[in-house]
Amino acid sequence: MTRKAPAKRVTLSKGRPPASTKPQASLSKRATQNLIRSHHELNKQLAKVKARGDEQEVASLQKRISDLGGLQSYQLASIQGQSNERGGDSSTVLLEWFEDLKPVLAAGQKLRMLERIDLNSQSEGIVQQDFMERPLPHSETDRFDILSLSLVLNFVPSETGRGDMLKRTCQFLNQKAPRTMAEPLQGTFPALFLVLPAACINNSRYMNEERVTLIMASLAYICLQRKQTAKLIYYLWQLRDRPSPDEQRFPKKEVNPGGQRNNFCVVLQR
Ligand SMILES: C[S@@+](CC[C@H](N)C(=O)[O-])C[C@H]1O[C@@H](n2cnc3c(N)ncnc32)[C@H](O)[C@@H]1O
Repeated sequence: MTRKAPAKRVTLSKGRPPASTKPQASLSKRATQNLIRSHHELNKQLAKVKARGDEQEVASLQKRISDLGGLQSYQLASIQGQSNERGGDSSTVLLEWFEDLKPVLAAGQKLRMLERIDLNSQSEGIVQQDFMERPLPHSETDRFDILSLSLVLNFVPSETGRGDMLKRTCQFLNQKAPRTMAEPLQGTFPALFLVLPAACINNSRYMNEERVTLIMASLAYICLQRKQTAKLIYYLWQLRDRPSPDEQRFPKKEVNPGGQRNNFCVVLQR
């Protein structure tokens, strides 16, 4: 069921549900990785057969996904996969980046943040909603100062679906907001916090730093912050100016050939 996501003004330090709640039953590292890999693989196949309209194969793949424990088991595994001992909660990186802004935020400047939606909410503070189905905002007051896609883009099974998701973020950000903000915040917002497994950018045949920067630039994003750990890559992008639809043509193109690489790809089409 889809409920309307709350549009509350929040400070970043308060009111956020923990992103990494401890899973009840702890899986071994290898079992966690295998489960995540199987889910990714099956979901990719599912997107392909859905596009082909092969209903029998769709039903068979859906059954295999559900036999694995469905979305819930995937989420449990991925939450565990990024738990503190394996890399940490991504929001701590965002808070580090906002350290300099803390005095302004503490002085009362509130940020409107959309980060609490999920296809399958497992926590009371997170609204169950598909971001791609979320009604488009009609006014500035329905838009946000910051969106967070933390390990979400890599979860989207199709390459064009990932491009569509990035494109859609622009419509939810309030570009007029900085005008009413204190000066130090104007150079940061509106912003998109994007977290991906590092391998999606560093070890893919179809993605690299240049490609992601060009894709984001065509959407009018510029990179303000970037941090890489052994497993994850974090970016903070500011939405500036207007997107350039004419430049939004990024088909599947091999930019980094190699047998050992993965196939993560974002396709952006007009
Ligand atoms: C690996 S989990 C990340 C969870 C959390 N964001 C974090 O960083 O801990 C990936 C999540 O992306 C969510 N997701 C993928 N596509 C989505 C969409 N279109 N709308 C809302 N959530 C989506 C899935 O439901 C899944 O729980």
